[in-house]
Amino acid sequence: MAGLTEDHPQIGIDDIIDGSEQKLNEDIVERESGGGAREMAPPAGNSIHRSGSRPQLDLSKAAIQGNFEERDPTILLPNQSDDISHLALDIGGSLIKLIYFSRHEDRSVKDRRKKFLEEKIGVSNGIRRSYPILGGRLHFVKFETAKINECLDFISSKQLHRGGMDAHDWNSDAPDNENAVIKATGGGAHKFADLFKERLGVSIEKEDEMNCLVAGANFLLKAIRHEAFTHMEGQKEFVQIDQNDLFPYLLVNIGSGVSMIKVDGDGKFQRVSGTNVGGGTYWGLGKLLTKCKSFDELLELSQRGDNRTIDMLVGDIYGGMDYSKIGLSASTIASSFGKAISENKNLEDYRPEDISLSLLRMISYNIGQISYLNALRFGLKRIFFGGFFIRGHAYTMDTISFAVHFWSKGDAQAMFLRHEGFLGALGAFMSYEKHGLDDLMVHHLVERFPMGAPYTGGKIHGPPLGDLNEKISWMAKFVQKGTEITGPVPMASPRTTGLGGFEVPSSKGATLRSDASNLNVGVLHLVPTLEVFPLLADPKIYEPNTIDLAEQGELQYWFTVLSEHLPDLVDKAVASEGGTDDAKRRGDAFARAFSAHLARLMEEPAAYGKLGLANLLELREECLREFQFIDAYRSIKQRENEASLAVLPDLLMELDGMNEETRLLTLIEGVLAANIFDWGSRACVELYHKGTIIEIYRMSRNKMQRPWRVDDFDVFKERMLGSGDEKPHPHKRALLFVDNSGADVVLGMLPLARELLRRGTEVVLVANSLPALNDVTAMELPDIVAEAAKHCDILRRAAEAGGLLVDAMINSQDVNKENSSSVPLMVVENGCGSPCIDLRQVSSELAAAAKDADLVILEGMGRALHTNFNAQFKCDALKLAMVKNQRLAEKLIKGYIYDCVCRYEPASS
Ligand SMILES: CC(C)(COP(=O)(O)O)[C@@H](O)C(=O)NCCC(=O)O
Ligand SMILES: [Mn+2]
Repeated sequence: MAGLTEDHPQIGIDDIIDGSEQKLNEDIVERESGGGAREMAPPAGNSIHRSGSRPQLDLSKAAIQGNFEERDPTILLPNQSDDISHLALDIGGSLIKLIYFSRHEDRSVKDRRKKFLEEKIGVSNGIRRSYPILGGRLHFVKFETAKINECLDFISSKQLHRGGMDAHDWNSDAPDNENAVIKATGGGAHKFADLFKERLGVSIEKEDEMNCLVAGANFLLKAIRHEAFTHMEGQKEFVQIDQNDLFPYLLVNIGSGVSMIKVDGDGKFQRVSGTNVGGGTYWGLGKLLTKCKSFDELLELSQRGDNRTIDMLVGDIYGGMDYSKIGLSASTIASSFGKAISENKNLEDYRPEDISLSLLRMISYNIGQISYLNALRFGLKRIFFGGFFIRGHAYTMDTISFAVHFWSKGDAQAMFLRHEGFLGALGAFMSYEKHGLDDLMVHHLVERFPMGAPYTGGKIHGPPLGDLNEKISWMAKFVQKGTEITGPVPMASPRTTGLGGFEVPSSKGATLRSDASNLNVGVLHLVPTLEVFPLLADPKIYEPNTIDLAEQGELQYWFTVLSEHLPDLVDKAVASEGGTDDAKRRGDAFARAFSAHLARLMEEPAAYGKLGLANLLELREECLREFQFIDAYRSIKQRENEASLAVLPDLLMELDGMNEETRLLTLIEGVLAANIFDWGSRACVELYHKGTIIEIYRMSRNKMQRPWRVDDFDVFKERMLGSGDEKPHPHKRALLFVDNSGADVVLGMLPLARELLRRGTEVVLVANSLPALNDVTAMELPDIVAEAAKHCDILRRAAEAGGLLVDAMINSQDVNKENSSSVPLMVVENGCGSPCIDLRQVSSELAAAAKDADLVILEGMGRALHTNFNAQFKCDALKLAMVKNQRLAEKLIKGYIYDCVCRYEPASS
């Protein structure tokens, strides 16, 4: 029996739960981007390379496809055979967990700007790594084992077994490759091998379940930032795992039985113990005692249970008193089911709810206790619990945590994994040789909200969502039917009674969501070119978000702001695509999808890891892109750029007539004043109805009055101009994180850049890789700079030296000679498409540009307030923004809307 011998790994709980009785996952629940199928690039090359039965990536003649600087370059493997599988499965008794990889489309072009940067600052994306990571996405999908045909249809429709063929080609005549192999673990890997061969023509290569569990857990703990969390009295808290201090740990996999595995490193582990009292025991006994039909029904019952009616408590023995001498409170369970001995009752006299809860507590405490004892035995401080017994159930996690805490007297900590259900499948995926995943670092992986329809927890009938049209139709149906957006178990306030345990579960709610654990994983974007911004003072303590959304009322407030902004955004988005019927349909679907995401996050803010405002704002942009709105503010940006460029010459002339000191102040005022052009702020958008861009800009400048609410200008001025006769050395290189198009960049940041250039400082304009609201992008900036350069010699020479002017780029050798007198003005992309920036994950060209920089200027609310307000840098840092939201002004700077922030912090030593 499971757990009794060390030789036999525990079978998963899925293996003994009768799938046909399972309510869980009645239909396919796909955690993926609905557009995933479109991203499957056609296979490269056609030669076949094999090593035994193991499919391998053939790296010979590997080359970056297209652009070295893009966020996620595809690596072309011209000699790679078509049949490499990017699919792995864990086939349990009730659930099939499937992981597949989709490559990114290569959309970027390697332009002159990028070529120049390569020479000038030595960006070398992609080739830094010696192994073949492919930029792409890891998708997590589940099926009921009883409906294995749906799983096979899914694989077939996406052509996953053929190694990444585009879903559009699913009717293609491409012959099946008889040698194709896919990796799978779990009992079903044996049971269904013939079916896979028959239906898909592929062989299943079975991987050891225990190996897979450990490989999957190691990968998750090393590569996903918010993977592990503690769960105490209803409170979920993410734990930052130090990659270099992960081992050893105890992995407790709670399936039907329980395995306890001491993990010492990659591939280094030992199953040290186990127990036969596990998930199977709960389900088996529960089924007999309560007549429940499914595991989840049983779990749901426990939500409404009161185990005191059946458990014998210390207080029952001691006349309602604590046994404080040995540290036991009256509410401690002295004997699970103990009351049943003395009471003259039959089974029917007990409520099934109470029985279920009593059972759940008995088993969870027992597992927690044995786990702790094993941790103690091997001196392990950390215990990670996984397996489908837990399935995101708050009370189960609480009881296990309580037991570990209780028995260890707070010395050991129980932790849980968000991808708990996918450990085996991930491990099987990892077992493909040379995919390069094992060396991925946290900053190479971006977890994003799943954008396909099923993320809402709805049920899908028929084939999985393939293209945009299907996705749109699904969104329409989803709302028409009024399908409830399923949420997790709501948390009740904790009711702990001190030593010994809870009187009643602290994490109880009315209903248990049947797919509780399903909704807690997103899509993993693998972006091997992302890097940690090298100028962060201490990346380990860096937290991008300034406001904690967990604080009372914060999430609700931002939820309302974003919801209210939605109709206007949809109008803009639809107009940006010509206002066609197709655009309207997409706009409608976008609004529904985004609202559904918001609703989901209101219920379970930590659904995809720790939630910050930056994630919410990025979600909106990602969602727009998902419905193919590439740049909703395109025409607004163009119009504002043109209007601002027209008045730039006058502004420059005005500035040139000033002395150094007045000019510097006017420049900073100019940046702050021009930051008013923000189409993401409701208050500002209302302002725009009241005048032309130039009128608003003038009004904003006229209102600039020092002291600003945060005003470090004098310290900054001293660093720039010195005091007395002493002239400070100019900064060598400044990185200017620009914000909005139009006046913001043209009349604010460019003149500031010009001042720095004039003083001999190289300037790097850092802009978004992808559009977000009216933010200017790195693609758009060279044209803007070129226009501005027509009116200004300083900008022209610097832009030529920085490779931004096309004419000068024709012969780059001439450029270097002719412009040796000027420091360069360059443009780099930041690696993101959001109004905020998380400096733990920036483009490699930005990381390369940062190496020689000694000044960072962050501009705008998104980049300097919502994120990075408290960020510390190794170099001098200036944060400039106008606060365009009353609540933020009150909270952050105890001020008012339209107050300004000029925060200067010299290099932290
Ligand atoms: C989205 C933004 C961060 C963009 O601001 P920016 O970085 O352009 O200064 C900002 O407009 C914002 O926080 N808007 C929502 C709040 C509001 O409408 O008041
Ligand atoms: Mn902006």
